[in-house]
Amino acid sequence: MSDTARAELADARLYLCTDARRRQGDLPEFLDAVLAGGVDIVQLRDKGMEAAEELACLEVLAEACARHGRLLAVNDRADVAHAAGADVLHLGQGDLPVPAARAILGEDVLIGRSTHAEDEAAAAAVQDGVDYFCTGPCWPTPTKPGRPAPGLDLVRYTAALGTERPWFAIGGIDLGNLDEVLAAGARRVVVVRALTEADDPGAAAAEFARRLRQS
Ligand SMILES: Cc1ncc(COP(=O)(O)OP(=O)(O)O)c(N)n1
Ligand SMILES: Cc1nc(C(=O)O)sc1CCOP(=O)(O)O
Ligand SMILES: [Mg+2]
Repeated sequence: MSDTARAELADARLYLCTDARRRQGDLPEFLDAVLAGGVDIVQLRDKGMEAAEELACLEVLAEACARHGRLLAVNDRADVAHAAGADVLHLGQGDLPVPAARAILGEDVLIGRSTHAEDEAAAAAVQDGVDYFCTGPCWPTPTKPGRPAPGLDLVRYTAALGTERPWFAIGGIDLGNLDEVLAAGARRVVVVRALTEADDPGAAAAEFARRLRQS
C-alpha cells in the first residue's frame, strides 16, 4: 500500500481538514461533494474529540475516501491513525516526534509535518520519515487562533528550497487569494473554511482543483 499511497501523495494538490460537522450531521454528503469535486486528501481535525468518537467519525471518512479512491488522514494521534487504518498521520511541531510515530505505524503510513518558520521547513524537507510538510499560516486564521502568520514569505522560501518532497501551503487560503499563493511558488494547498463554510462545497473544491492542476 505504501508505494501506491506515496504516488497518490505526489499527485495530490488539494488537502482538506474537516471537522466532524457537529458530530456527523451532513458529513457523508459533504464528503461526497468535495471528493467528487477534486479533494485528494481528507483529514479529520476536530480538536478535543474523545478517541472513540474520533474513530466513529473516521469510519465515515474512510468509507467516503475508499469510494472515491482518496487518502484518509488523521491529525495528531498515531494510535488513532493505526486503529482507523488511515493512510496518513499529520504531526505538528508539538505533537509526537516523527521517529516515535514511525515506531508505532511502520513504513506504510505517510507522515506529514507542520512548519511555521524557515528552519522548520528546511528541516522537514530532509528529515527521515517525513513524507510531506505544510508551511503556514499564509494569513492569520480563526481556524488556528493565536498562531502568528509567517505569510507568503515562508511559501517563497520553501519554494526556493527546490525540494522534491511534497509540501503544501496552509492558513487563510481561499479562492480569492489562491493566485497569490500560487505566485509565491506553492503547487499544493490545505484548506479548512474555504470548503467547510462554502455555499457549494463541491463547486468550490472543483474550482480549487482546476486552478491547482493548471498551475
Ligand atoms: C495538513 C495539515 N497541516 C497543518 C496542520 C496543523 O497541525 P498542528 O500545527 O499540529 O496544529 P493542529 O491542527 O493539531 O491544531 C494540520 N492539522 N494538518
Ligand atoms: C489547522 C491549521 N494549521 C495551520 C498551520 O499553519 O499549521 S493554519 C491552520 C488552519 C487553516 O484553516 P483555514 O483554511 O480555515 O484558514
Ligand atoms: Mg497537531
